[in-house]
Amino acid sequence: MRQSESFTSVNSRAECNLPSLEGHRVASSSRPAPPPWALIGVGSNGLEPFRTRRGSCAGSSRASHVGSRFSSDLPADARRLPAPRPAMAAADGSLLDVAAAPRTFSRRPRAQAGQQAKATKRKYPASSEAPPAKRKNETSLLPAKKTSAKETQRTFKGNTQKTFSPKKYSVSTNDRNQEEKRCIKTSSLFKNNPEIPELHRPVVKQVQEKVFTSAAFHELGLHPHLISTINTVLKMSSMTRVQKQTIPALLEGRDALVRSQTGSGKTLAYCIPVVQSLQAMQSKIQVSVKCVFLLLPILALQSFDTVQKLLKPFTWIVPGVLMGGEKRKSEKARLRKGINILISTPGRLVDHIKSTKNIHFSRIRWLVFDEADRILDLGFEKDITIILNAINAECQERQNVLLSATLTEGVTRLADISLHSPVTISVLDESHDQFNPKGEVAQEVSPPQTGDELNSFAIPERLDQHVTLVPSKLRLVSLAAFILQKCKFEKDQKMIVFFSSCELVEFHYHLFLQTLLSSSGTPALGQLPSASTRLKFLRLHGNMEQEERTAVFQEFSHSKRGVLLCTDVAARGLDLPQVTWIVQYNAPSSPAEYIHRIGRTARIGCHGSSLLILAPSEAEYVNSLASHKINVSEIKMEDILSVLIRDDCFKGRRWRNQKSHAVGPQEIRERATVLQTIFEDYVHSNEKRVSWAKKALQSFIRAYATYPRELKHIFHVRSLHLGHVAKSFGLRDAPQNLTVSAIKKRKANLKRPDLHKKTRSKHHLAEILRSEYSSGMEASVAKVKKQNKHEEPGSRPLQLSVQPAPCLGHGKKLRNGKKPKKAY
Ligand SMILES: Nc1ncnc2c1ncn2[C@@H]1O[C@H](COP(=O)(O)OP(=O)(O)OP(=O)(O)O)[C@@H](O)[C@H]1O
Repeated sequence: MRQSESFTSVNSRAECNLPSLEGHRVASSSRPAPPPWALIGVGSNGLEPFRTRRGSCAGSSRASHVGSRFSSDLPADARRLPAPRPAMAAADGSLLDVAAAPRTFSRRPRAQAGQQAKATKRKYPASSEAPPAKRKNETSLLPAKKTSAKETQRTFKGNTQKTFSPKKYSVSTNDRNQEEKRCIKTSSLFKNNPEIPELHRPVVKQVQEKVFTSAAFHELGLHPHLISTINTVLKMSSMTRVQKQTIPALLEGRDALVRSQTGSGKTLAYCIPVVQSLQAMQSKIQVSVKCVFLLLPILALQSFDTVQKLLKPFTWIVPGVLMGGEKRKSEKARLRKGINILISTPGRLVDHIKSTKNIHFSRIRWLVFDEADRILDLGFEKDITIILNAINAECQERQNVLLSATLTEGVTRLADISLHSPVTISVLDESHDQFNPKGEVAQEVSPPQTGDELNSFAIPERLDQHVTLVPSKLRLVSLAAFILQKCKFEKDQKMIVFFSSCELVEFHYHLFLQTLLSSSGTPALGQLPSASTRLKFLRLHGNMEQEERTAVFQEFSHSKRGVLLCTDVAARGLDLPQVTWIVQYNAPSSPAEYIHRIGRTARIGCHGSSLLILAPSEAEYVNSLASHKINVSEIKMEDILSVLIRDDCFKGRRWRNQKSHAVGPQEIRERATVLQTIFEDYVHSNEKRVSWAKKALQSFIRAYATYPRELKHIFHVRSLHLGHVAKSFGLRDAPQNLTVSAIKKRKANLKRPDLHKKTRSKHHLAEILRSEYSSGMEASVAKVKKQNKHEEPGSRPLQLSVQPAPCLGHGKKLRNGKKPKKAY
């Protein structure tokens, strides 16, 4: 750990040269002059004063540890603490660290904290004499020691920082302003961070698929109108590999289990044979359902659109979509009129099976599950069981197809009970061709892939994957800098940023909208005057109304640029053209989700890039990815932050008058601090925003607690440094109640080392995910939750127990007497 770091930018809040912030300051100055206790710190370098409410003295803040609170939460009187001793405030050059660092999940003995506080006092007594300009071992003070074990080994490798000498606090009113200027400290972003480890990433050979073949659609013997629609309406001529392998197999009447990389054209691989076979029926088909596509809600409209296009020449075939957001009554009416190709979410279809008389499956010919693994992940097994039973009860013959870019164990079991003598189509790398030189023969496999194959996923060839290691305190500025770099300073960039919860999306969406964007000429409070019109933010998550989601999807689809902030609701299947960057701000909970997220770019042979943002303590995740044959290369955080040099809004006062000078790391850090201060000012501009940020932080921690067991050694709440994480939400301190509840929770967990823990977190995750994909079936979701509540944790079996079809159909039931396994 670097011991003598000190950094001028810690004070650079005051250096922020933004009219908006000046405006803020003017507004503040119209209020009564801040009492002396409200001003902390020292600015021997002549920095402007910065008001802060963190009035408690550094030493006591550290010593009190868990007991320290947001000053805003304190009654007014309580906030009027004695004036902080400048020497203490300057002790480590950082008030943030004072406030934030002690709030880890591990308790710190009071005595020790008290001793250190005293030591601090001894070292820098409140005297009229300025302490030495340089101090040694500044960072060896409390915060680093308080950092969790995991983080203590790591310190941000920074350059030597400048030290601010504390000045004597003046009570003279005349000199107050002058004095305040010298007494201000703002948070330090670059101190007491865990060290960023060297990434020794293993280079693995990624599984690759070639997307296109030279074969044309007309080679398949399709109806000429269908071929011309594909050529002219969809503007496609040659088939992709998955299409070349899947379409003939399905046209032969086979069941199929299809796995091929994201963006390789799986949708058409099943839509084309369905349309071909329906149009070929002798008598024009009647009102009955001929085909059911079971999809995730967000994908239903997209597939409906594709089917509609293919059906242009075959107007008698009627497609219809059932999904949340529409009244059941109108859906029933459409079902009564007749739908031939029914595109539905599992939940919505179950609802109609139970309540709609006019839904019959006696003439069904096809059943397709797209993103089959996700449907199971989301805990829709019961719905799938009901659907399979309802269909099996009525139909004699049909084809079943399961597709995904990531086939998992659960899908193999679903395949086992729903597919009949399936072909397994897995479009892998060249080695596949060596066995199938023509690339035509689909493999007959039962059961499908296991072990290594299920564990490794194909990555689009032209997708560059990156990772960056960023200490928690710097996450927010790093993300913002990356967005600015790509979407403000580069042309026509379209970026998707993944977060782990709806609250996180909402928080960052509003924060960025209010701080990074300036729609009108006059920036509002906290906005950057130079924000470019190139920046455009959208958000998408499961708490939004279906209509709103659709509107956002359409807008982002048609937009040439923009930043979409979203949850995993957008990770699967969405075909958003020309997305250039995928950013994963929160790591996904499984390699499969990683694959689907990054798969929103580099589709159908295009070029794309992805960036995964990890904390230093999460660096091992790179190895976990490598074990699934996923390669990432590192981008240094400093390189991301260096873009701030291109925007003079972030110029520190010290550099303001220097027109041209060599830009060093010091200035980059100062600018990063200016940006962080903009965020903090915005968040702390009123109580509502503070509590909104706290909620987002809470949601982050909740989501963090749901990482599966196999990733817990990398992502564990106990390794989070709450004070530092709070900083990435624009909070100047860690909310105390969070710390306490986390500690309580941990204690409770320690007392209950039973089987329940694992299962509960799994159920919790499934519930979060399910609500993300809610299809407007609140009643049934609530029912599921209620059921789960009454269920003994761990007792929930895999619900895929399918009744036998009376006339055999294609379904199989689980063998009696065999204990059903849990899905995940
Ligand atoms: N033969 C083709 N030629 C050109 N473009 C194609 C072809 N087939 C499909 N596409 C286009 O490729 C894009 C991706 O297709 P699709 O959404 O079906 O991929 P996918 O494999 O289902 O991806 P995911 O696994 O992410 O759901 C779509 O825009 C589609 O129109």
